[in-house]
Amino acid sequence: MSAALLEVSDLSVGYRSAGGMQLAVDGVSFRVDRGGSLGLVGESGCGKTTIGMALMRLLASNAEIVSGQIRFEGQDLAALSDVQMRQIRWRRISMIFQAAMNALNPVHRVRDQIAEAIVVHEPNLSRHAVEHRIHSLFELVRIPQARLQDYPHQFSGGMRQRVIIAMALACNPSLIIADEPTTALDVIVQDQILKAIGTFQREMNLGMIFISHDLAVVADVCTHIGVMHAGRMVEMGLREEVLGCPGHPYTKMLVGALLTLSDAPADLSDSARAFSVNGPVSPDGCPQRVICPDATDACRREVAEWTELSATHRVRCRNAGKGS
Ligand SMILES: Nc1ncnc2c1ncn2[C@@H]1O[C@H](COP(=O)(O)OP(=O)(O)OP(=O)(O)O)[C@@H](O)[C@H]1O
Repeated sequence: MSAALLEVSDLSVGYRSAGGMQLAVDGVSFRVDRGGSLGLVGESGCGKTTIGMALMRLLASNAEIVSGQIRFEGQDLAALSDVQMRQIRWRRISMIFQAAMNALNPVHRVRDQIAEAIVVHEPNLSRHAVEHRIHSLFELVRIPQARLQDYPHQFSGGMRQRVIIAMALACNPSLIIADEPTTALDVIVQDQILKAIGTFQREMNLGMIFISHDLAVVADVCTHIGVMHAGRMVEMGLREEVLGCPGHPYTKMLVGALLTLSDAPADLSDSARAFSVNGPVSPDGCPQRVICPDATDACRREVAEWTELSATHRVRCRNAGKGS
């Protein structure tokens, strides 16, 4: 197997508070290859954004990488100095934040904001090269060149989000982290942006981590899916494996909701709520232990180790692969 673009091993991240350190991410491992796309899916509070921020080394001041390794292009990011990390952040790894379109500066033309994003990180680039890069980026995110001189308020929400995507791609990164990039948009624009993201990811052969609470969205753009629950990764596999043969009860609920959504079953919200045992990492046992019909004493004591369902599909559940 060739070297991964990104390899995260046993990553744990905690937040300090008056009550002590509370883990938000517990022992998470995954890899992303050049040109590969991994969707991280799970409910609000399960630790997805914390992982993204840890990869960017932009964690809140009360947060700490408690353990684990983040190997990116052969370097351990967790061990780099701030100066070394500044050479990587935005240039080699870039991130699109939730509702970032509102972060554009209203008094500057979009062209100038993209130019600044390029020049800050690549000050030696000629004016001609910067201009060329801006034009290629606009082409990539499908914004007409004629709009370059416009101000953000002259753009629709979807177009502003495209500008943000262009800025995230400004320095030709090899890995992009997209954190709920379409959540603030209506469904039609969301679909257009997802298509644009899929296109540039393939055209630029980028590695991508796509964070969302919505399995349908993740399944739309990613070849691999990692399901997170209460700070832990509970299932990881190819999209077809996770959707077609989910092994963890939480994934089964997500997939079930996806498949039956069009039928709008009366009990959907109840079953979803029943499995919504999320939030920070619980110190003992599987978070599903109270509601899982197959929970054993061992599940009540501690979270299961990984079970391999295939070379590419693994699940953290004692009952995985035993039939449902
Ligand atoms: N600065 C902070 N201080 C203390 N706890 C925090 C801080 N930021 C996040 N947390 C906690 O860490 C856990 C994980 O949060 P995180 O934002 O990573 O989850 P998420 O899955 O990305 O959710 P969302 O989709 O709502 O952003 C949550 O319990 C959250 O309350």
